[in-house]
Amino acid sequence: MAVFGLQPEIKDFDEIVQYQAGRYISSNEAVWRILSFQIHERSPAVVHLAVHLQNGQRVYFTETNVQQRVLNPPDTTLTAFFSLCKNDSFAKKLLYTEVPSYYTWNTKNKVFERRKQGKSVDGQPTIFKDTTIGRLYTVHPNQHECFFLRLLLVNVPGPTSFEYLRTVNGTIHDTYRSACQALNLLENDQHWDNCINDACETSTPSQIRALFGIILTTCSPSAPTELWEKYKSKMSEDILHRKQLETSDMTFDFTSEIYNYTLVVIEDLCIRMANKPLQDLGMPSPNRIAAVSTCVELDREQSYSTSDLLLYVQNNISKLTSEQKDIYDTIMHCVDNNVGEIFFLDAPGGTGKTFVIKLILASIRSKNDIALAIASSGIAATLLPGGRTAHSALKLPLNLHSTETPTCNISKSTGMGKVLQQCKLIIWDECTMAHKKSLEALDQCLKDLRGKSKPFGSTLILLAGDFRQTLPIIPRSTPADEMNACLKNSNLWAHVKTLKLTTNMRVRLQNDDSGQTFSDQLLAMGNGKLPVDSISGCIQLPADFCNLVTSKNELIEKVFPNILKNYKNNKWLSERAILAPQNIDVHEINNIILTKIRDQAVLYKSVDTVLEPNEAVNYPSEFLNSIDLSGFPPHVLQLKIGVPIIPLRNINPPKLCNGTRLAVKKNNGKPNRGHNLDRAF
Ligand SMILES: Nc1ncnc2c1ncn2[C@@H]1O[C@H](COP(=O)(O)OP(=O)(O)OP(=O)(O)O)[C@@H](O)[C@H]1O
Repeated sequence: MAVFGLQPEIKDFDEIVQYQAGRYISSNEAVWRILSFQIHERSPAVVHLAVHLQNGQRVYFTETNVQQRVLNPPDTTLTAFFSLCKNDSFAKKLLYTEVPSYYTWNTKNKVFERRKQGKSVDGQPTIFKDTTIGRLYTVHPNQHECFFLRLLLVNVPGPTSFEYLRTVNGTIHDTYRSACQALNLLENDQHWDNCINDACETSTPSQIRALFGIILTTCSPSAPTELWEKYKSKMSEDILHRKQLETSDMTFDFTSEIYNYTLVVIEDLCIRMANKPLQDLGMPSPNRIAAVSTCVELDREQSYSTSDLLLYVQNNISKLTSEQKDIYDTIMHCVDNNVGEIFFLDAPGGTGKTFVIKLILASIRSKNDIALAIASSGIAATLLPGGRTAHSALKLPLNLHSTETPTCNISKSTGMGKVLQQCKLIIWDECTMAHKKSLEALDQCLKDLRGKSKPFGSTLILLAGDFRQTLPIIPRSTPADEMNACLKNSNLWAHVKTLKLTTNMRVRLQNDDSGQTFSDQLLAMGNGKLPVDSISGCIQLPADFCNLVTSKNELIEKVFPNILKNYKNNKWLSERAILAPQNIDVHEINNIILTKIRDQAVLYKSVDTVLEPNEAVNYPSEFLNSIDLSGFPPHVLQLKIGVPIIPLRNINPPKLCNGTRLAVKKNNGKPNRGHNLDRAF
C-alpha cells in the first residue's frame, strides 16, 4: 500500500501524518496491521528499578499538591521494596533485582503485588515466578554514596530500610561505602594487612615472604612499603636466627643488613613470579652488592639430599621390570656419556612411567647433577619430584597458539638460563598435551643457551606421554587444528627415538582381572580399534565398560556414598571426583553436595571492577559478577570445612600447582588454609 499526496494543503500541513501516509508498507506488513497483530514484543520483560539515596527520589508536584507531596512523597520501586520486605516473609529472601520475577509493580498504587500466574515456587504453592527480570538504573561511580548504595542493593537480600542496608553484623555504618567495605565488596589494602597478619600467627617466615611476594606481584596494594615496614621483622626471623647461630650470639638483633637480605629474597621471588624487580612494585630496591648473591633457580635444583636419593635408588632399582630396566639403562647411559638424544616414552596409563621417571631423576640428582622435571599440566607436575609446569619453568608465552615463533623468555645470565645450560636431562611429562610450538621454543632456547645447532642444543630430552589421551587443547578449533598442533607434526619429531612400556603395572600388582579388561578396553579405544557407527560417527562403548546412572543425584550417591560420614576423611576424598565439561553442571553438582554437608557455609565474593571508571555505567558490577568464564572461579564461592577445592592458579609454584586438590581446613572469611589431597608434604 502506498499513498501519495500530490497537492498538500499548506494550511493544515501535518508533517507526521504526511510521513506516515507516504511510507511504503509491504503487503505482508499491511496484512499484519489490518489483522491487528502485535508489531513487536519483548521477551523477557524488563522492569526498571529505581536507585536513589534516602529522600533523594524525584518528586513531581504542582502548586496545588506541593504540601501533600512534601509530607507524603509517592513510593518508588525502592521504597516499595523496603515495605514489601517488612511485610512479606518470602520477599525477605530476595535481592532487589529478583523481586520483579515474583511480584508485579502496580504503577497506580505504587506497590509490589504477588504474581498470580507463572511457575509455582517449590514448597510455596501461592507464589509464582515469571521470566520478568529486574534491572537497576546504573549510577556513575562519581556519585559515590549512590553508587555504593546500588552495590549493597545487588548484594544484600531483603533490606527493610536505608539504615538496614548500612547495618553490617549489628553495626550501623555512617556511609554506604563503609558498609560495602565491611562486607568485603570493595578492594581494600586492609585485606592484605589482615591476610599477612593472619599468616604471621601460623606460618614460617619463608611462607610469609612468599605470601608478601604474591600480594606485591598480583594484588597491587596501594601502600606496599607500609606493609613491608609493619611485617619486615616477621619476614626476617629465620634470617636473624641463622645470624645468631653463626655469631653464637643469641642477643644479636635485626639490622639493616638483615632486612636488606630479606628484600633480596623477596625480590628473587617477585622476579620468578612476575619478572618484576621490587622497584617496579613500589618497594625499596635492595642493595644487591651488600647481599650474598644467590641464584634461586640453581639452588632449587641442587638442594636435594643426595644420601636420601641414593637410598631411594638402591631400594627401588631392583623392582624394575625388564622393559623398565631397559629404558632406565638407555637413559642413564646417555647421561653418563653426555649423549644428546631425544627420547619419547610411549607409556599407556599404569605402565610405570612415573615410577621409572622418578628413579631416573633420583639417580641423576643423587650425584648432585641437575635433572629438570617439567610437565604440561599442573597435576602431572605435582606427581614428579621437583616438578614444575612447562609454562612456569620455561617462561613460555601464554598466547602460544597465536604467536608465529614463540620463544622462552630466558637469557643466559638468569637462574633458569644457568639451569638449562647445566642440566643433564630434561624430562617433559604429558608432552603429548603440549603445543608443538612450546617444544620448538625450548629447542630454540637450548640451541641459543648452549651455542649448539643440533636439536635441543644436544641436550638429553625425555618426552613422556600417551597420544591416545588428550591432545593439545586449542580453544574454538577443529580436530584438524589439534592434529596440526600435535608434537608429531613438528620437524623435531624426525629426531625422536621411541621407547615403549607395555605391561600395566597397576593391574599386575593388584592381580585384578576386571582391571585388565578395563585397561584392554581403554587401549583398544585409544588405538582406534572400536567399531565406529557409520551414521553417527560415534563409537559404541562395550556394555561392561562402565556403570551408567540416570540422574545427577544418583551419580553423587554412587561417587560419594554416605558423604556425611566420610567427607572429612582426606584419603576417601582423594580417591574420588566427578568431572563435568560445563561450568553450569559443575555449579549444580557442587551445590547439591554442599547442601548435604551440615557445616556453616562461608561465602567468598569476588570484587569485579572495570579498569575505566566511566565504563562502570555500561558494565555494572552485577553484570561483571554474572560472567562465568571457563578457567575463572565463580563470583560467589561457597565453602564449608572439609570440602575439596582446586586452585586454578598458583603464582608461586611448585608446591601447589594448578589442579592440585585441597580440602578446606579453616574457614574464616579470609584467604584459606587447606590440606593437600593429591600428595602429602
Ligand atoms: N617395577 C615396579 N615395581 C613396583 N611397583 C611399580 C613398578 N612399576 C610401577 N609400579 C607401581 O604401579 C603403579 C602405576 O605406576 P605409575 O604411576 O608409575 O604409572 P604411570 O604410567 O605413570 O601411570 P599414569 O600414566 O596413569 O600416571 C604405581 O603405584 C607404581 O608405584
